[in-house]
Amino acid sequence: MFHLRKVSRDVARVAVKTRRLSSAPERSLVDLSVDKEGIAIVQMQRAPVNSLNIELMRTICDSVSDLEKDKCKGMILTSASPNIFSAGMDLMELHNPDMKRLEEFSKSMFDLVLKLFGSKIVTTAAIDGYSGAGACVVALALDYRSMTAGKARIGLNDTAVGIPPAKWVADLMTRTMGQRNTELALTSSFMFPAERALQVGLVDEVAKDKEDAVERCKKFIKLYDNILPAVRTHTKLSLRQDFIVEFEKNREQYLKDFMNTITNPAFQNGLDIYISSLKQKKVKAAA
Ligand SMILES: CC/C=C\C/C=C\CCC/C=C/CC(=O)SCCNC(=O)CCNC(=O)[C@H](O)C(C)(C)COP(=O)(O)OP(=O)(O)OC[C@H]1O[C@@H](n2cnc3c(N)ncnc32)[C@H](O)[C@@H]1OP(=O)(O)O
Repeated sequence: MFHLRKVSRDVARVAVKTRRLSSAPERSLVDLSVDKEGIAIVQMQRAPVNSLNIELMRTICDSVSDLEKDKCKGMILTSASPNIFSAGMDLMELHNPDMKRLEEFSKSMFDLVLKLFGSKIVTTAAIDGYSGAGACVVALALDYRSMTAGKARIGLNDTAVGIPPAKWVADLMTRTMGQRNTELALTSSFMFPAERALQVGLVDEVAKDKEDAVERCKKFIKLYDNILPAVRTHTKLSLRQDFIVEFEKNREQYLKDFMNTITNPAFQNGLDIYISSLKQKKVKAAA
């Protein structure tokens, strides 16, 4: 939890509105706060591992829309879970899914990626722990990433679970890491520690702990203090327009591909085994 000296009225309104958007009335899925300099912290708090279900993805998406409306300077996406930024897509959304919900899930994922990638404000992530697969995609859609050294790992491990990464996912990674590093990362499903992630350009800075990661994000956001926001946004979006246009053009196909992958019986069998192994790990640890 971050202690902020002053919260503006506008900001308080954003926070209240965002809380109402949560699907769990008793507990918000993100904690949103804005400091006196107009920098927002969007802290995911879907215990235990911030797995991305429809509601969490929508809440993040809506939070960013609110921050844009309120002309926030920038946002820092982070996590309340110790040692985990996010475990990626919620496997329960993918396991024996209801077709209607799976389609909604896919739409929420696409909406989130496009919202973050095309955001008008400066978007950053303070990654303090595991950030695999879908979580890595979310991080890649932002402008800047700082990651804590130590046990944390980041990467796209789709091929390790038998899924060829979607073209748009590979494109997103290539934009950040270049062709060669992306090819090696995606074909091997390598999960990068912070220092290696920095070498290949997957993250921008290595931090010593979460607080440091957040500070580095703030520093990055403030780099734009002397640039007119409209000019910065225009420049950013004109450089990103090719990806956005291509995504919109192929969105229906990406949706079909995603639905086909998930509903494939071989994928479901593999997922069965994978989920059991995750549960088994806990049983073994307790024994
Ligand atoms: C499928 C894609 C198809 C097409 C591609 C198109 C576009 C997609 C873009 C990118 C694709 C993304 C796909 C994904 O993101 S799939 C999810 C990948 N994530 C993982 O494989 C991570 C799995 N989890 C772990 O490795 C560990 O849990 C973790 C390192 C995160 C934490 O370890 P820790 O020891 O701290 O906790 P655990 O005891 O393992 O877990 C606690 C409980 O949380 C449950 N859990 C973990 N991960 C998930 C998850 N991703 N979804 C749902 N639930 C999860 C775990 O089972 C434990 O539950 P309980 O036993 O407490 O009930």
